[in-house]
Amino acid sequence: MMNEQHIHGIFIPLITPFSRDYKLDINSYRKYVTYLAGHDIQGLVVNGTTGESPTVSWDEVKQMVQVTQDVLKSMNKTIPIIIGTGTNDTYSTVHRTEMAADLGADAAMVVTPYYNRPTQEGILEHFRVVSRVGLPVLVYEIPVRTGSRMTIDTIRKVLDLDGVIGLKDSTGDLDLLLKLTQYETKPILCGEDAYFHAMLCQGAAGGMLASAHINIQKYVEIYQRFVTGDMNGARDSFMLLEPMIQHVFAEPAPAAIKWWLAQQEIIAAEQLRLPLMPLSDQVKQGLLNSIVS
Ligand SMILES: O=C(O)C1=N[C@H](C(=O)O)C[C@H](O)C1
Repeated sequence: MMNEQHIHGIFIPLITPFSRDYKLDINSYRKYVTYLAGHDIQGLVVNGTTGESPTVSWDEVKQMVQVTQDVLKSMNKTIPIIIGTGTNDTYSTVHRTEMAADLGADAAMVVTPYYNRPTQEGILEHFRVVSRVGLPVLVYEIPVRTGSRMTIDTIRKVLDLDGVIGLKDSTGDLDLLLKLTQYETKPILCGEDAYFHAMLCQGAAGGMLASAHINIQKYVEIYQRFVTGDMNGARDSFMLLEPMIQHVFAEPAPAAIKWWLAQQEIIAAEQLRLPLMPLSDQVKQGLLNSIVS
C-alpha cells in the first residue's frame, strides 16, 4: 500500500478504452498498460476522470485492475495502482473503497463530494469516514467538475486525517498551494496540466496529468530536471509543451488523448461513451501541429 513517500513524480490517469460498440476493450487496455509501464512513472490511476469514471461500471474497473496487475507482474514492475472510488454518497464511497482494497489497490483516489452541496463540515466527515476503511486515500479537489470547494481550513483538516496520504489539486489556484506549502503538509500533486511547472515551483510533489500520455518521457524529464535543481531547463522544456496541453483540453477530456493513442495504434479505437463526443477535426490538426518530440 502507498504512503506519503510514494507521492512524487509523474502519475498517469488511465483512459478506459472502448470498442466501436462501446464495450470495454480489454485487449487494447492490456497493450496500453504494457506501453505505459515501460516508462519511469510513479503510479497508474484506474477510474479517474480521464478514465471516464461516470460511465464505467465496477465490473469494468475490476477487469482493468486485474489486467494491470497481470501486466506489471509479467514485466516485473512495482508501479502503485490507485483506484478512483469517490462518489457524492459517503456510504457508496466507503463500499467502493473497501472493494478497491479487496482488489489489491495501493490507494484510493476520492473526489470531494459533488452535487449534494455538502457543508465544509460534511465534506470533512465524508473524508473522515472514508479514511477509516484502511486503504490510503488521495484526496482529489476539482471544483470545476464537482461544484463544491473546500476552504483552506477544511483542506488542512482533511490532510491531517490519519488515512489520508496527499492531495491531488486540480483547482489551478496557485495561491491555495502556496498557503498549504508554507507550512508542513502532506504531498500535493498537480492535477491541472497547464500549471504543472508553476505548481512544482510552489511546492507540488509531482503531477497526475492526462497530457503526459502524449510525451511521457518529456514530463518525467521536466520533473527530474526540477528536482535536481535545473530550474531553467525544466521551465524551458515545459514551455514547449504548453501549446499541446491547450489542445488536449480544448474539448472535453479524454477525447484528445484517446484519439492520439488510437493514432499511435496503442488502442484500437478512439471511442468515448456518451455524452462525451469525438474530437473535432480542428483540434486534431492543432494537436498534431503542437506536439514536440
Ligand atoms: O484523470 C484525472 O484524474 C485528471 N483530471 C484532471 C481533469 O479532469 O481536469 C486533469 C488531469 O490531467 C487528469
